[in-house]
Amino acid sequence: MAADEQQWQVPALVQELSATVQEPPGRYVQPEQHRPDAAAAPPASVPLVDLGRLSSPSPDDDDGGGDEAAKLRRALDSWGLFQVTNHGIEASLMDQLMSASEEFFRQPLQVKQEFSNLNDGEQFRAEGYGNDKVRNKDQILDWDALHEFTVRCRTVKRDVLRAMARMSGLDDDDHFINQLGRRATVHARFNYYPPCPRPDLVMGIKPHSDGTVITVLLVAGGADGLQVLRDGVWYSVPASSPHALLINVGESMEVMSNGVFRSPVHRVVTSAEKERISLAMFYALDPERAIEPVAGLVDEKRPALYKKMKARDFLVGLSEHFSRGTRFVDTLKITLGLRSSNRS
Ligand SMILES: O=C(O)CCC(=O)C(=O)O
Ligand SMILES: [Fe+2]
Repeated sequence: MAADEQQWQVPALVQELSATVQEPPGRYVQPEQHRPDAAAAPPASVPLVDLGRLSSPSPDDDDGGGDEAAKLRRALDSWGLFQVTNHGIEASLMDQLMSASEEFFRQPLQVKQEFSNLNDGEQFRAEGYGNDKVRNKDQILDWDALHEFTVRCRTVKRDVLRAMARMSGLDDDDHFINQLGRRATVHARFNYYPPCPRPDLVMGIKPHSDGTVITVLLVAGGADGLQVLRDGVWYSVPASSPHALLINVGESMEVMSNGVFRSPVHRVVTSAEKERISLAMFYALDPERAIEPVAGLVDEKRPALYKKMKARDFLVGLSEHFSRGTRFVDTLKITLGLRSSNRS
């Protein structure tokens, strides 16, 4: 690859730019129709679910588990995301993680570059400090920097996936968990959004939906900035308590649940004054397994709505769609009209 060809693929790091520029460079500026109008986004009424009660309602707790399950259902039907409290992860552990992340991002560039996500300054790899992969010259860049490593919050994932299996009427609570396979993956990604002098022009993270089964998000200080799209309108997800976790459905779950759960399109807008640090835990299937609607959710009345695909190939499709800001899962949809004409 010629040197001038590589230049657009390896943009300057946003964190460094933010310290030096008054106006974001042209490559970060969204076209007019995509610019965020943060003030115009009404708040999303994202329910807060008590995970302890959801997972183990006590017999004398009349509206306990049932009530939490109803909240979860409402959240998933309307938003595709919800917040959980009483999740069993110590606040001190969360604070520790967020401080470590803050400390990391405050290090001099040289130190962070030792963990670069570029090999020899050019070839992109999934792990490390830097920007997202840039796939084409015209791609509008996101105002964030990332560092990736893994941490686990398995119990939360397990309890949520069990509740979702129960809710969708599957007879085995572990049905979704078993679909993940023995080599299921979890990636942790720290997102850092420095303050931006022109939040009206740039995007922290462009609109996308996650490819995961579920994503668990921890936001330092419960800062705001996250927005979710519903019926063509952007809603801001209210800043939560710093120790609540935000969980969203991913596209793999949308396929596995045969569309019972939808993966929401979301984005992050920046602020002129405040930085934002978040940790996203991406739970995905064993790359060798197939992602397909689970047998218990497919029948005559509700035939499979999505094509089957190997998890590994799904990931490839996803990353292409991420940079374009479109949902990969929409390309897997089987339209009923086509199905009957295929049969005839
Ligand atoms: O930083 C956030 O709040 C959201 C991050 C996100 O959507 C992602 O990393 O996929
Ligand atoms: Fe996301």
